[in-house]
Amino acid sequence: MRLKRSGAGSGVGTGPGFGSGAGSRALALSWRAAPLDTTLELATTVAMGLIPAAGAWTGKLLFDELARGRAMDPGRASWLVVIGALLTCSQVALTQLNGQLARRVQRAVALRAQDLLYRSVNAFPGIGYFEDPAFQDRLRLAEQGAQTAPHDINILLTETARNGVIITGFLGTLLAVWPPMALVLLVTAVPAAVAQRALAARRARTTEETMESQRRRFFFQQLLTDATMAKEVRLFGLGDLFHGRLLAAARQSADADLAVEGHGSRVQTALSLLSATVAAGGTVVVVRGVAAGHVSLGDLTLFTSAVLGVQGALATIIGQAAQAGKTLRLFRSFLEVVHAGPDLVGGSAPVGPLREGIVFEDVWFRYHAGAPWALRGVSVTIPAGRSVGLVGLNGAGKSTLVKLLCRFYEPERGRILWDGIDVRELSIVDLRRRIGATFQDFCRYDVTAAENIGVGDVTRLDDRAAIRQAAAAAGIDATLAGLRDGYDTLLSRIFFDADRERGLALSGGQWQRVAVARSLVRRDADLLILDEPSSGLDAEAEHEIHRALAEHRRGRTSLLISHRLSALRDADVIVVLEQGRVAEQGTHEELLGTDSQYARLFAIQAAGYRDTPTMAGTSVAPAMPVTPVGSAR
Ligand SMILES: Nc1ncnc2c1ncn2[C@@H]1O[C@H](COP(=O)(O)OP(=O)(O)OP(=O)(O)O)[C@@H](O)[C@H]1O
Repeated sequence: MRLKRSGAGSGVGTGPGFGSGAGSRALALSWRAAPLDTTLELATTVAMGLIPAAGAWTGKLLFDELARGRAMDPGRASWLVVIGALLTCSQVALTQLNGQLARRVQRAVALRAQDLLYRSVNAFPGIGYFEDPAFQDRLRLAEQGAQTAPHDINILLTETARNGVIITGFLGTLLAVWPPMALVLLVTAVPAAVAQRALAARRARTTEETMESQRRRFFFQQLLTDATMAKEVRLFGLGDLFHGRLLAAARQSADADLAVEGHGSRVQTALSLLSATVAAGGTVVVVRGVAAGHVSLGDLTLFTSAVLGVQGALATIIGQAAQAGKTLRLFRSFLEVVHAGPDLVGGSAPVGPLREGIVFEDVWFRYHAGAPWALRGVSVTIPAGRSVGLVGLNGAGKSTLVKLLCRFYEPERGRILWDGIDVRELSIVDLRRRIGATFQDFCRYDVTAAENIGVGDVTRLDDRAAIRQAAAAAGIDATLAGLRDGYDTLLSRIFFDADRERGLALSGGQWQRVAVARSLVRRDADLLILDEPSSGLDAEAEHEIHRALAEHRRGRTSLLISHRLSALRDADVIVVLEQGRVAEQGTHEELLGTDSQYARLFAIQAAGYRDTPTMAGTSVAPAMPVTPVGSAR
């Protein structure tokens, strides 16, 4: 999936897009982040630019005074020395002040850029962008570009101003001593500018090209250090394998960096040689003038200072322009992400309480163009106030259907109707407020037990009674209340709590109950979705949670996915998905009474329970009472 274009000028990649306006946007970002500090930084930089020329003139006057021998005025010479010292002190003070201002501007810009970037990322309604490797690369580049480009453009401007002042000051000197030198210096700046620009573009390309290997390196780094991965990595002896892959990824980007920097040093060496040759040539001419007696020693020192000053100033401007060009290229990624626009379009109509039901009407969906269809013309009704069970083999499309219902993706064809209104017309935020859900791959947050449940409805984050009620319905209240600090216990293996105590860890099944409680804390949700809510629970707990959930779901609209078919038998209607299509639907009894896929699966599970021998040679009782194949309850 590619970033969508959001109107003129927001193209992705190399098109006209943000190319021309990126610099001004970077500057605007800096200006808005810290207007006063940005102005002061510019002012101090310009002031710093005046000092070298003033220092050189003071030096020239001092030399000329000293060259007068016995006719020298000691008072004047002393004053020139004092002025020179004062200029040096001012330069030091201004440099410090300027550095501090630059740091303040950079910090403000970085914060503002992060704010804009993550505000935009957070505003994407769907999840498609996050599953796109190209988007992930662009996001990392955007982070880099946003942090560095405004600062680099600022520096380019201030350095151009400062060095412009230096060049202007020294060009006058050169014109006075040997005019052709001014032209020679300006002409030799052209190849330097071209070479630096090409080098910067090459550096930017390398950064873009190595982004994937850097993400890969980060991924293996995570695998090697993450607490949840440590078990498998150790048991399967994956450490060396992942370590090797980490090194390969690190080597790949390091090699690319090294190659571009090697090229960079060759270019810099050639440019330095060119500068040195030009400076030496000019100085020879002026030395001859000193020998011939029409140039003073003071003029010679002034000339050499001016040549070095102009060359240094030009090199700084060119180098900074190239650096800014590089980071501006990355900054375009920032602009692309910030202006990407929503990955799916939501409407503005408010969402009322569910009165009739939800209808999937011939819905087709695939994860991206070229991927196989995950849903192929699904038509299903979830009547209001009723419970629907969703069954199917792995990969049948059950979770995909749930994700479309939550508006994480857009169907490619067909419609989903909420009380007869196409969900595309409805406000996505409103719609989601009406849904409580436990996903198969639910989150485990490194926060307190209470917050782990409260985040299901942030308006109830501090409502301990509501949180405990949800926990009780999910059968986890007593466990959480009994923790070291009760509901205030930090559930984490990687953070300390406020008392510098290590957080506590829950078991897999306990985490699952917490996740269920999180969906139940939205007491007023119109639709409750439970995708495999009991897969990690022991038999007793599973029975208990399904009983509690059945109670909670009574009279509410719910969609329950489970591979344990016994958990679905109470559903008002059971829908069987097969390879993205609705293969069967009906009540538990209706489906068992036919030669259905459901009846076949149910028979397999029931037989599994009946035939499992125990240590004592008896049979294991099913976790839920199961109905024999073909019989009605
Ligand atoms: N994020 C994704 N990107 C690409 N393809 C996906 C993604 N998620 C699922 N799929 C594919 O879509 C199809 C349906 O997957 P889905 O997760 O909906 O199945 P399911 O019925 O929920 O399976 P299970 O019982 O294993 O949970 C599968 O072929 C799967 O490979």
